[in-house]
Amino acid sequence: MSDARATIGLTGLAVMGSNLARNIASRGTTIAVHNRSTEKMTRLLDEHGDEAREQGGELVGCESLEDLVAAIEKPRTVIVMVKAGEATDAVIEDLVPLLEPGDVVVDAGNAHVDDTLRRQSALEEHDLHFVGMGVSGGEEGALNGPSIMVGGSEHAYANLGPVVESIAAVVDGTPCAAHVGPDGAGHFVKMVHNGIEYADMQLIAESYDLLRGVARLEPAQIAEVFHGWNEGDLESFLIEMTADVLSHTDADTGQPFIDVVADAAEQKGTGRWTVQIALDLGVPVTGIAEATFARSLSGHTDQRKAVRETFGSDTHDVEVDVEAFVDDVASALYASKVVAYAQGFDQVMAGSREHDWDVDPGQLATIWRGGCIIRARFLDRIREAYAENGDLTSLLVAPFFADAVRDGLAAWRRVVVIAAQAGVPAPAFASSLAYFDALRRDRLPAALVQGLRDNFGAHTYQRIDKDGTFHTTWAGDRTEHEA
Ligand SMILES: NC(=O)C1=CN([C@@H]2O[C@H](COP(=O)(O)OP(=O)(O)OC[C@H]3O[C@@H](n4cnc5c(N)ncnc54)[C@H](OP(=O)(O)O)[C@@H]3O)[C@@H](O)[C@H]2O)C=CC1
Ligand SMILES: O=C(CO)[C@H](O)[C@H](O)COP(=O)(O)O
Repeated sequence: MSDARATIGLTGLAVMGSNLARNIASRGTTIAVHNRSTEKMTRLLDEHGDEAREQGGELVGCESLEDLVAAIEKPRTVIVMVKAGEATDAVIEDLVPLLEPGDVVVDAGNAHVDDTLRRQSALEEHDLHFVGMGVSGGEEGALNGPSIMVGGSEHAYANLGPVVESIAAVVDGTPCAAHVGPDGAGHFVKMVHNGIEYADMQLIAESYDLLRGVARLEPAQIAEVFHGWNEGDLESFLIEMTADVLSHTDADTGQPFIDVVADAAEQKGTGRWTVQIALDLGVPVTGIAEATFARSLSGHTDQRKAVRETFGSDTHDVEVDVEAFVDDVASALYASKVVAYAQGFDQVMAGSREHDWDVDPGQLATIWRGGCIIRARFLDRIREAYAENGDLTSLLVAPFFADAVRDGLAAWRRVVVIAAQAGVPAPAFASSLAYFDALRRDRLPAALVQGLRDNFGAHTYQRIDKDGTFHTTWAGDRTEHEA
């Protein structure tokens, strides 16, 4: 091990950690690096040690956590970037006895907010600071500038802030990194970011499926459509990447890549956590839920086979003007995307109220404009919407988005109808439209649900014309009593 003194340390040198370490070193910082299996550490030093030195920084290789801790200047900041869940707990458990009061442990992986709160409390007992830090951007972002959502104390951010702001993406001169709130706030907003990412990807996937299944376009043609969309209001990292994936040809078979990939989408957990927590908070994140369930459904190959064999897999021809249909799908995608982001921001604010975090939605939109997976032109519109009105009830009513939804509404309905007629599943499009229609409906059938609950279980109801809680004696004389 070199005897250089590092200003920061990082353990966990898989895709994210190794690139984040290179990014930190590229700013002229000396960073101590460690991985459970030493091979990843030595490979990083072999392949990028010189590059770090040329950039004025240094990667200090450490074979053990003891070496890592010894290499860092006090008070120490140690970034943990390992597999989410038990692995993170295992690393923290090994680190704690090696650290001293005042040191800072930064969990830069994805984490469930309950784990972050638990870890923070545990570390507090050792007079250690804990920072739950969401990092988004994948491999490329971690290296060249991710979006970074920091949760934890002001004190911890005072030391960490300059480092993360120096390595983050920059949009209009503003770093895409911020202290979003105390304790679990950083990991919570990163989780919701991923939930929105799920919804965004599902909407894109449904758009592709409709263009293929209804308009009968080939993948390369659909790639061109996405390429065109990326020049307009839909411009985003995921739309750009969709064009890339759809235009790719499989080297082995000469087939479009999309046709040789197994159609069962996996998930590491952040979408599921988002939906589970939304249920607890009572926030209807229907787009994120549909996206998460769509991944689950795709994996039920046995049920898919059984139903396909029973009913056949034909779609029904629906005659469309291809150019007009492409435009309709773009409008439906935009409007559904407004719903997905509206729901995500609702959840962020509900979590913030629940935990007293005081998250600023405008700041969040600002740091999601660059570096992260959901980066998009769209995010700048959201930033503007919150700058105009920090107390927005829903993004749907921000003037810019309200106009966009109004303009796209007829197309949105046409796309959902055509999807149903053709037999092409579009759960995220359909549920986003239903969410929008439910919010704007004068009277909801929830009144009937209340009547039924009172009838079978005496669960009571409220009336629209007088205060109080009531019950009707359904099995008796049907008189109403105040409960
Ligand atoms: N991949 C991505 O695009 C993104 C990932 N994240 C999050 O960042 C973190 C790292 O992600 P990624 O780089 O993909 O790596 P992985 O999630 O694949 O995790 C692999 C790393 O975890 C280490 N590890 C696993 N189990 C243990 C253990 N019990 N003790 C010590 N180390 C262990 C591995 O060490 P070893 O090499 O020895 O096996 C390796 O360094 C995760 O929390 C992930 O959720 C966040 C944003 C984007
Ligand atoms: O955090 C991320 C991006 O922001 C990771 O890429 C995340 O693991 C993706 O989630 P999943 O594997 O469930 O699709």
